[in-house]
Amino acid sequence: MTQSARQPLPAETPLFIVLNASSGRHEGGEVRQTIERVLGDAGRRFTIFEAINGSELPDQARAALAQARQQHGAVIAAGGDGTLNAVSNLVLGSGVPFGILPQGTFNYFGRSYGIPQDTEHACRCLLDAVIEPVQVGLLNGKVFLVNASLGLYPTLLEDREAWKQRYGRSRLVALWSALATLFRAHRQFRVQLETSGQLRHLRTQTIVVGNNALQLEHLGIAERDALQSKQLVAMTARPMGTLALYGLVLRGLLSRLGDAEQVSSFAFQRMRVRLGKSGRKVKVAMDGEISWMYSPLLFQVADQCLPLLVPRDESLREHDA
Ligand SMILES: Nc1ncnc2c1ncn2[C@@H]1O[C@H](COP(=O)(O)OP(=O)(O)OP(=O)(O)O)[C@@H](O)[C@H]1O
Repeated sequence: MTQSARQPLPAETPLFIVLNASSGRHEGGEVRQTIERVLGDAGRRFTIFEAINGSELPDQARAALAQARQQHGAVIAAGGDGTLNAVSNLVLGSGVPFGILPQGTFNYFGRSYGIPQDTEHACRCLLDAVIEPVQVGLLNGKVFLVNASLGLYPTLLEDREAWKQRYGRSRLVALWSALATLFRAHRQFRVQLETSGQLRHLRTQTIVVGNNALQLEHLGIAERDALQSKQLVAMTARPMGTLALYGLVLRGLLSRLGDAEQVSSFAFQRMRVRLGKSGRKVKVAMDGEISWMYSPLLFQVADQCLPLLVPRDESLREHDA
């Protein structure tokens, strides 16, 4: 999108901030204090809706959105990609601008739009923001910002959550937990994929659908440019044993997953995935949060864009290394 197409957020717009105190490595109190200091010093009107944990998120997000609607404000989500997902699910389609203060381990969503991972810098960016409409994906009508998946990948995330609680939340811990998960045997699915009237049948351990250029670039998936033309990118792999899975992790770390002969990736706008009989329950993950859905699974680009607040000043954008 060109600079001129972006609308500035008026400086008097009140900010309604949904803070997940259980996100990230920082103490929730520390993040809250930083927000209060930076926005308070700038004289900006704001209200914080604090969720002590994930289960309080939907109620806090609903309250923030109701006030933002009444007072022509913006809703800001402060948390990891899971928190941003929960809040954006409510905000999408409401016409209310959506800002973020990233607090997670990977923060792919914020990083791909140049939003700083440091809370103080990210708050300053909210004070001088423009609205950039960004694409989001839907899985059976639920938003995903970064990716949605089924099979082995949700299992990886579930195990990572357990490791995180035991050993902390660094990216290295994420890698070790992935290697430990892949050491176990994994079940295969027979799936039928339907895209633009075309049917493919395959056997696979996982399907991942990506909506984030930075993550696809890090993995080395060539179709990432398709995100620019209102498409999502599907990645699947032939069933394989532990050694081959370790090889894939290594390729992923070297940004060469797309070169692996077992991996296939393709872009699409709408894809229906059937697993066995209609109505079969399937474990899925969206932006790192696990839930259950029923087959068939419909992945598609949302008709509406999310009005994301990004730094107006190019020099305030954090460029990813
Ligand atoms: N939509 C949601 N519903 C219920 N719980 C959620 C939801 N989103 C996040 N949570 C929970 O809130 C906590 C924080 O999640 P979040 O993704 O915001 O940060 P994080 O886990 O620190 O980030 P990362 O996944 O990058 O490490 C987790 O326990 C998560 O399971």
